[in-house]
Amino acid sequence: MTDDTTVPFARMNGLGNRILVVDMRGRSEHVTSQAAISLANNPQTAFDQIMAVHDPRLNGTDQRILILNADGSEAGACGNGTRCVVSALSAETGQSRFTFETAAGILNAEETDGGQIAVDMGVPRFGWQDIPLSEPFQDTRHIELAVGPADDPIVHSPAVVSMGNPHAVFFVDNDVWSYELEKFGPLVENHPLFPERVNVSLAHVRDKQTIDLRTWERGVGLTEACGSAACAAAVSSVRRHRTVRHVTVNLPGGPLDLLWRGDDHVIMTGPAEWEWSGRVNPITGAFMRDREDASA
Ligand SMILES: N[C@H](CCC[C@H](N)C(=O)O)C(=O)O
Repeated sequence: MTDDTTVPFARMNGLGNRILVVDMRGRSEHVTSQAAISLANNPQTAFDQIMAVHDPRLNGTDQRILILNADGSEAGACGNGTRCVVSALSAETGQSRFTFETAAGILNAEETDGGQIAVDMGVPRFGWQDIPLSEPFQDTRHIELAVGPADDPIVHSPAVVSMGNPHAVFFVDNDVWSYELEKFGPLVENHPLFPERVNVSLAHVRDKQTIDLRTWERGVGLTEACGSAACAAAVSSVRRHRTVRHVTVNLPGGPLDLLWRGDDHVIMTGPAEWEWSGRVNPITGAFMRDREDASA
């Protein structure tokens, strides 16, 4: 499968967020949703996001990244996947700083000396049309939405924010693992208030510098980690005066360092891990692992 119907890809993860980095440089076609769904359904390649790396279109950018969720839908942003792309490209080129064009705008990222990767996730947007919501809300720090019985809701009044993709963050008093997020995540994801659906998170503020977070991702489901949700939780908790602007966000897959800088940009720092590589047909999703690690 080294003919020109296939392209190289790597299976990677960012804190357990399962990522396929697909090398579409030099190609004019796109990874199809059919290919994405077929790869998502195969246990070997099951992923949360595909990061398709294309040639740049804009001056001053190194690559253009298109993102697909496991259900074949497009995502505007993916923090963990962006770290994986940086790690893959820097292993190939030795370059440590990158500028990417994404649906969420231009993102800068760099590999730090300690092997961690810092991504500038851009400026969060809080207007109800930006998220988007289907009804006007002036104060998006708490919107009127409750899950469960009206007199005793399980969770309620999420903060909403766009990190280039839509997020609803419910701040909870109890351990994030004590909630059945898999039951109500899909209901909130598909609630009519969110015309483009939404990523749904539970955030528990431990102290001024620490947040525990679990996320039900739009178009995917429960994941080990969601970088853009970590950004959403960090900025929402600053807006609610619960934490300082530099926090650790503990995800099921491990911790991320989040800094909401004075210029409003959100900087997310964490690891990326390479698992194995192969070649994939971006139209059909047929794939083959490289021989040297096929036995791994
Ligand atoms: N896992 C990603 C986010 C994917 C978001 C996606 N589920 C959507 O917005 O549709 C992250 O690390 O930021």
